[in-house]
Formats: sequence, C-alpha cells, structure tokens
Amino acid sequence: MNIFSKLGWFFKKEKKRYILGITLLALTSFANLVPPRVLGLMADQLDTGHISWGQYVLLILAVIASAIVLYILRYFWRKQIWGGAAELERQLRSKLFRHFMVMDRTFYQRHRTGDLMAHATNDVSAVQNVAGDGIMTSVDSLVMGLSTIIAMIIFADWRLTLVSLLPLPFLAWGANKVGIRLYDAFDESQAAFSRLNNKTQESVSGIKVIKTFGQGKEDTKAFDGMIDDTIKINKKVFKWDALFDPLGTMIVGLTYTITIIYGGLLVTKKILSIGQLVSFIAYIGNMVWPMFAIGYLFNILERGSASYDRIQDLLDEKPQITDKYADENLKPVDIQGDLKYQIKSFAYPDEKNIPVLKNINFTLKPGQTLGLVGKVGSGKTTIIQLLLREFDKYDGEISLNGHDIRKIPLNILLRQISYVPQNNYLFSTSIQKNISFSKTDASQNQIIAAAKKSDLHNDVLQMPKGYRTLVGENGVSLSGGQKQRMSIARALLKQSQILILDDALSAVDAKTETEILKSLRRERQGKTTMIAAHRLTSVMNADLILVLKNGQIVERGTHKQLLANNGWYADMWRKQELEESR
Ligand SMILES: Nc1ncnc2c1ncn2[C@@H]1O[C@H](COP(=O)(O)OP(=O)(O)OP(=O)(O)O)[C@@H](O)[C@H]1O
Repeated sequence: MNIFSKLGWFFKKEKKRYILGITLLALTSFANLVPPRVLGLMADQLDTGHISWGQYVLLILAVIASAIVLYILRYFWRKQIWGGAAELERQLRSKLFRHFMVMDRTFYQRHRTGDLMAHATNDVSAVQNVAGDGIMTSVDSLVMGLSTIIAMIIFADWRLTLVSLLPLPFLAWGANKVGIRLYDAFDESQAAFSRLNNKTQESVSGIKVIKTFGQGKEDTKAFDGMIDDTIKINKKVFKWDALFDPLGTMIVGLTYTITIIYGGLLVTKKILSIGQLVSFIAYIGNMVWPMFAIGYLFNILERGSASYDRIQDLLDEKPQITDKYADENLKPVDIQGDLKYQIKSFAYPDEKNIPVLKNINFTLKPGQTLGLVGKVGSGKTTIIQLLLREFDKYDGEISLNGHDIRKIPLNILLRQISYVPQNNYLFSTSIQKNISFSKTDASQNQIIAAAKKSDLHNDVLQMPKGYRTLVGENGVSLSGGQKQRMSIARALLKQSQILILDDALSAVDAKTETEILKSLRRERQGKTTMIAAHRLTSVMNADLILVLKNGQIVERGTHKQLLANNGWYADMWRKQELEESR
C-alpha cells in the first residue's frame, strides 16, 4: 500500500479524475448486488408458487436494466482510471527522458544503456499498472467485498454471514506474508531484467565484432547463462504467487461448504428461506473476485513499489555539471574573445590520484587555430572535454574573453561551440536531417554549402535519394570517411565561435583532407578552431601546435618552429612524409 503514498503527488494532481473514476467504480460494485437479489426473489416466488407472469417479467427487466447500467458504468470508470494510468506513464517517461538529457558523462559511465532502457520501459509499466489495475482492483475488491457482506447480512442472515466468512482472516494473513517476499523478489527480478537488457543491447551493437571474431557461439552461451539466471530469479516471484493462489481457492471452497451445511440447517429450521440461501450462494460468487484480488493486488503493488524505487533512485541522481555558479547576466557577445587555458592539473573522477593533465597553458585569439598532437593517450581529447564542460573539477581555469567557463551558463557556452568527436554519431534519419541537426532552421542551400565545405556534396549526389537518403542506425550505410565528413558538415553549418575537430579527418584520404582544411581556413576567419590529430598535415597550418606527452606540453610553436626544434614533432613529420611518399 506504501506505493499509493509514494504516488501521492500524482493522485493529488489527478484528483478529479480519480474521484470520478472511483465513484463510478463503487457504483458498479453496488449495481452488481442487484442480480443475486433478484435471483433470490424469483426462487422464493417459485418455492411458494405465488408468481404471476407480470412479476416475473418485471424481475427479468430488473436484471436486464442492471446489466445495461453496469455496462455504462464500467465504460466510464475504465475511461477515467485507465486514462489516469496512461497519464502517469506519460509523466514518468517524460521525467526520465528529461533527466537523461541533463545528466552528464559520469552518470552514463555508471549506468549502461540497457539498464536505462529497462527503467524507461519495464519499470514505468509496472508503476503505471498501480495507477490503473492497482486502483481498480483495490477499490473494486474493497467496495464489492464490503457491500456483498452487508447485502448478505440484510438480505440473508447475519449468523450465516459470520460463519461463512470465518476462513477469510487466513487469506489476509497469507497475503501479508507473501507481500513482503514479493517486494524483494520483484526488486531482484527487475535488476536481472536490466542486466539482460544490457547484454542484448551490447551484443546487438557489437554484432559485427562478435561475428568477425567468431564469438557468436560463446556470446550466445553467455546470453543463455544470463537468461537462466533471470528465470531463476523470476521463479521466486512465481513461487510466492503460486503459494498464494491455491490458498484463495481453498478458502472459497471452504466458504461454499460452510454455507451449504450451515445455510441448509437454517433453511430446515425455517430461519432462512430457499430464496435467501440462493441469494447468499450467489453473493459468495461475488466474493470470489475480492478474495483473489488480494493476491493480485499485492502482486501489482509490490511490483510497482520496487519499480518506483528503482526509477526514483535514478531520478535522485544529480548532474555534476550545472549552472550553479553561472553568471546569468552573461550574453553570447560577452564571451567572444580570447580562449585561455591555465590548467595546473586535472584527474578523472574515478582515478583521482592519477593526473591526466598537468600545466596546460596557452591562449588562442579569435581567428587562430590550435593543433593538438601527441601519442595515443597523451591527453588531447581530455583538453577538449574540459572546454565542453564534461568535467568541472580541475585545478586552474579555462576562460573565454576573461570569463571562467564554469561561470558561463551552459547553454550559452555550448551554443558557441561546434564539436566533431572522435566517434561521431549519426541519427537514423536522412542525410539532410543529420546535417541540419546543429541548425534545424537551415535552408537547403545552407545544408548543401556545408556539405560542399566538408567535401561531401559529390558523394551525396551519387546516392539514390540525394540529401533525402536515409543513413541507417548510426550511419551503417555510409563509409567511415562519409560519416566523418557528414559530422564536419553538421559542425560547420552551425557557424560557431569555436570549432573543435577531434581526430575528425582520420578516415579521409590526404587529398580530401587538404580540400577540407582549405575550406576551413576560408570559413573560420575571425573564429577559433581546435584540431586534435595524429596526421600532422591536419595541423601544419595551425597558429599554435602543442605536442603532448603524458598530459604535459613537451613542445610548442608553429609547424616551422617545431621542425626547427628537431624533437618528437620533427621526427614524426619525417616519418609520416616518408610513408606518404611510398
Ligand atoms: N573517462 C576516463 N576515465 C579515466 N581515465 C580516462 C578517461 N578518459 C581517458 N582517460 C585516460 O586519460 C588519458 C588521456 O586520454 P585522452 O583520451 O585525452 O588521450 P588522447 O591523446 O586523446 O588519445 P587518442 O589519441 O588515443 O585519442 C589516457 O591515459 C586515458 O586512459
């Protein structure tokens, strides 16, 4: 029942709908009392032989009328209560989605996609069930149970009622015992479902790797193992359910037996008429559902409660990157100016003792280009991630036009940056929509211009539907180079103050790279550009090139200066030149 108070905020919001729905539901339960009573009256009249055709027709009409009233009432309460459940589903899904949108990197490092999907689907459905089936079952069983007991007392006999309901407390005791176990079993079962979801998601996403390495059988075996575990956990739920259901059947049977024996006795003693006994037995039929409903209800409520707690735990997680220290008066123009890095040290949150960046100091004026080079794992991407505010905790400062980026409202800062990540991401829609993702109101000409600048236009013209060609999930139908150039086109369309290319030209050939860099130089006049790359030709025209090693700047200068320096850069340049000429 605890889940009803947990969902108090929702029921308060939807007060009118639920008051109306519950009232109609209660009226339905009352209307259900009419047919058994009519049946009893008919039996009595048949028994005494005092029945006229007129009365008989009247009683039949009463049964038909109550059936029509029941139909109408059922339609309207369902509309109200199921409508409420759908509304709860909408609100929970939307809450979760909004939460996913504001959460940062560390959240996604902690939770895997399959787990988040399980929260957004299975758990939401379980909670939604509380607001629909849960409400319906509790109101219906309570009102029907109580009103039937009252009808039994009024229309039959209070002694018979009391005696026949003697087995009921056993049912309540059983329900209580099972309910406690069910919560734990459901909690475990939902967690197991999350793990299974993770596995499915990872295997489907990594199907190419699994197949190429011939790991299909092993992966299927691992998956089967997980299914077995999940089934084992689910069996606990079934076990508790299975223990409860026969208890209900036993108690209903016991109630019938007691009624026949004791009711028969009362009839022979003329305390009860045949008609009253017939009504009473029909009323017990009305009691079957409320008795079974207890088990069903516990199932819904405990499942909903376990799922609600899982959702709430997720929603309670706060994003680390916020506008807590932001100066809300800052406008986009205020941050147009020098980009200045003064980082003493930075370590990733889960490895706080290992500094990944040390003493990173440089300034870029608007219109300048920075090149970041160095071995794999030297810290190039980390430098970029700090500007994108993926992490806020570091010793030092990054500023734009003198403003610490942690004090610039996130939406203003990020609007000034276009980013082409190492692992570019495309949405499963058309080329046109993928490019205009950065500027949804872009005209067709602007989209084409951006595609031309990233040397993609001619490729698109070769495709069956041109810019309307669908690219499949994460661009499966495109080559690596096409995906990269599409991501660059998307970034260029935004025309932002800062453009970041993180190893974004690695999948294009040297000629295409030269073309793209040429249009970048034209396009980016007066704006800042950062290029992280392994191929040094990508950065050779940069105003400042930083060579990184173990998170520190070991060489800095222009291409010319670095060649003269004769260090790692000059060495690498010669090697790459040699490779190109082969
Ligand atoms: N999320 C993270 N948590 C902990 N350590 C990380 C994380 N991301 C990167 N690292 C570590 O930080 C170091 C710098 O990584 P970074 O990605 O910045 O290097 P990089 O120069 O961009 O490499 P590459 O050229 O391969 O892209 C590496 O040692 C890496 O293992």
